[in-house]
Amino acid sequence: MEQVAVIGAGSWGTALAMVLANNQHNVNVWSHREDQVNEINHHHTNSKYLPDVKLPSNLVANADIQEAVENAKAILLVVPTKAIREVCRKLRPFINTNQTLIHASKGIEPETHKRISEMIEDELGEGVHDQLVVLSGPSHAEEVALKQPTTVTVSSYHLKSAEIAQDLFMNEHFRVYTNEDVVGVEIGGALKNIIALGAGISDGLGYGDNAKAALITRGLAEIARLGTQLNANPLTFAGLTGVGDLIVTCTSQHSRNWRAGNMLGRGYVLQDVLDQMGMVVEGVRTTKAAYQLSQKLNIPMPITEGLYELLFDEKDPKHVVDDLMNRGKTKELEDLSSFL
Ligand SMILES: NC(=O)C1=CN([C@@H]2O[C@H](COP(=O)(O)OP(=O)(O)OC[C@H]3O[C@@H](n4cnc5c(N)ncnc54)[C@H](O)[C@@H]3O)[C@@H](O)[C@H]2O)C=CC1
Ligand SMILES: O=C(CO)COP(=O)(O)O
Repeated sequence: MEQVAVIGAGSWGTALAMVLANNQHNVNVWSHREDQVNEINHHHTNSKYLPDVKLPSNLVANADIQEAVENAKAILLVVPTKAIREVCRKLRPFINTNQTLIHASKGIEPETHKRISEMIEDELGEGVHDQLVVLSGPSHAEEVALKQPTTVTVSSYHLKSAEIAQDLFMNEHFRVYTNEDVVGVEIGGALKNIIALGAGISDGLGYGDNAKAALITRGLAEIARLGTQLNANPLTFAGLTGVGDLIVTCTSQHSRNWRAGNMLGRGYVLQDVLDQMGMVVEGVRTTKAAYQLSQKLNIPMPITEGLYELLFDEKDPKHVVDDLMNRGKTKELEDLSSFL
């Protein structure tokens, strides 16, 4: 039984906190919102993010970040990518070299094009390199909270840190694999959100399963193409954090990115979609970051480019699809050479 701090009380932070609490760990969830802390402590619910779910009594909330992480063996960061730096700055005075630092967020920072573990190292110092673990894979909070069978990957440069995370989270409903390809795991987890937006748009436009299968497969090809250029292991993209996460996010109505895409496909404008979602839609900022990176590194990423034009240049979704379908001829295997 360990003391674990969870930084971020949205849907994913709460669901992962439940896994830890069900494993008999003492879990302290930090939220920057007092009302949420009160609701969790007094009613054992987090109704905005996980309605109809009762939280275990060994899961408590705290609005004071120092108190939340005090004596924690591990700290789990689960806030939207755009809040990672701010939260790390708040954490910095209170962490120590014995703690395992796990993050479960999925994104890339526009402008710097940094992955989340790179942003964390920027803010907490290179000394944390071997303490860092990323948790990723096909896992919607709504199903994890109901103890439905779920598999994820924990990846670290230092296998021992990944194994600590594996031991903390693993149980009969939540199977955890270790992995040492941090770059591949973070790139797969971040970029699948772009393709999920695309899948939602396709469904919103009324296109069928053929289109979605094409998006998943060709999306995987362009994710792997970028990832391998960044020194990821190509095989990672055939695993849980690659094709596994793409399947769940492109086919599930739980998916925030799919739902946002679906509204865009049905004609809503981006700002209205984001206002209505009320939860983070990481794919929007990640599309910007991945598009910029593909331009900088000269890597063809046609789906990402189409999504970028749709989101940021207001290109009509139907025209994006037409342009993707009418690109010049190409050989499939040559395109997939990043898998060899
Ligand atoms: N929801 C899910 O099923 C999954 C989500 N993720 C990833 O986990 C991350 C978090 O996602 P969700 O929990 O779904 O988001 P959410 O929108 O449900 O919750 C975000 C939480 O972060 C807090 N927050 C926002 N800005 C903050 C700031 N500046 N300082 C402190 N707290 C702040 C919010 O108050 C809220 O509690 C994202 O990167 C997402 O891609 C990954 C796997 C599954
Ligand atoms: O990453 C996730 C599931 O693995 C959650 O993101 P979405 O809700 O957009 O699918």
